[in-house]
Amino acid sequence: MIETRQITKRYGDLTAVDRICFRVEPGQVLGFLGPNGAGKSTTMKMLAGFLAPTSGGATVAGFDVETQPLEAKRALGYLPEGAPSYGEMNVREFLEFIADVRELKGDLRYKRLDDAIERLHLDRVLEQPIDTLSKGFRRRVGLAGAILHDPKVLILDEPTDGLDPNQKQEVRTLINSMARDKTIIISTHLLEEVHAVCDRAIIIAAGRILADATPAELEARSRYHQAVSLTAANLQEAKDALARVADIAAIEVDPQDNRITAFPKPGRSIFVAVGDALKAQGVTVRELALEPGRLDEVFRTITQGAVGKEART
Ligand SMILES: Nc1ncnc2c1ncn2[C@@H]1O[C@H](COP(=O)(O)OP(=O)(O)OP(=O)(O)O)[C@@H](O)[C@H]1O
Repeated sequence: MIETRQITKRYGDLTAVDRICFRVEPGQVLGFLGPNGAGKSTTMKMLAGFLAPTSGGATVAGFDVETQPLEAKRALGYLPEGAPSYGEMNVREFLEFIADVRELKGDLRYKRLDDAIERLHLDRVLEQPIDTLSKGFRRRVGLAGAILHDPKVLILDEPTDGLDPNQKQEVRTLINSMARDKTIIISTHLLEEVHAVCDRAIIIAAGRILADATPAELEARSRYHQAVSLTAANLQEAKDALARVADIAAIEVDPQDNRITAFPKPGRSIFVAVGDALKAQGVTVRELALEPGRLDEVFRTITQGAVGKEART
C-alpha cells in the first residue's frame, strides 16, 4: 500500500507538490496524469525516498519514507525518469549490481535475474554498455532493475517513454501481469495508457490533485459521453434524419472526415432512436458508435485553468 499525508515539496517560493493526499491499495494500478511540470516526478521521488518532503509525509507498504527509509526502500521498486545511472556498466553488470544492493543471494538471485532478463527481453544486450543502448532498451534495463527483487510496491515514472509501439504494448502487458499482488503507480502523458493499465487515475496540475477517479468515471465527465457518432454515404440525408430525433441537443460535423456526432440532451439516451431514425429514412450508414467519452478532452478541460499557473506561495 502507498499512502500520502498532505505531502508537499517547495523549491524556494515554488510549490511543486501542494498537500497531496491519496492512498493506493494492493492490486491497484494508479495512473498519475498531468501536464509538464505538474509535480508528478517530484511526488514519485518523495515516495521513493530520493527527495525529502518539505512537509507532510508518506508510507510505502506501511513504512514511513522518512523515519523508516530502509524498510520502505526494501518494499519498493522505483523507475526514475530517463536512463538508469551507471551508464558505463554493461547490462549484466548493472543487474548484478542491483542484485547486490538488494542482497539477493543463491538460487533466488539467479531466478530473479533470469526472470527480469526474460520479462524485459534483455538477453541480446547483456554485454552491451548501457550508454550505448537505444532509449527503449535503456528504459527496459531500468525497469528490469526496478522489478528485480519482486517488490510489493512499484513506482514507475513514465515506464513506456521512448519505447516503440510494440515495446509499449509489452511493458503494459508486463505491468498488468504484475498488478494482481502489487501496488503500482505509473506516471504517463499517454491517455491510452490509462485505459490500457490503470484502474484509477489522479490528474494533477500545479502540484494539486484536480481529479481522482476511475478511467470510466473520468470519461463520463466528457461532453462526448453517450454521444453517438456516425459516418454516412450522404451527409445531408443523415443530418435530416437526425433532426427528427427529439432527444438530440446538438449535432457537430467534423470537416476532416464528415463524421457526425450527435449529443444527447442531459440524461437522455439517443443511440436506439438515432439508429431507428436513420433506418426509417433509408440512410446508408458506414459506422455507428456510442461514445464512452474522450479522456483527452476531459484532461484538457480539467487542467486548462491550472496550466501555466505556477503555484507560488
Ligand atoms: N530541483 C528543482 N529545483 C527547482 N525546481 C524544480 C526542481 N525539480 C523540479 N522543479 C520544478 O517543480 C515543478 C514540478 O516538476 P516535476 O518534474 O515534478 O513535474 P512533472 O509533472 O514530473 O513534469 P514532466 O511531465 O515534465 O516530467 C516544475 O515547475 C519544475 O520546474
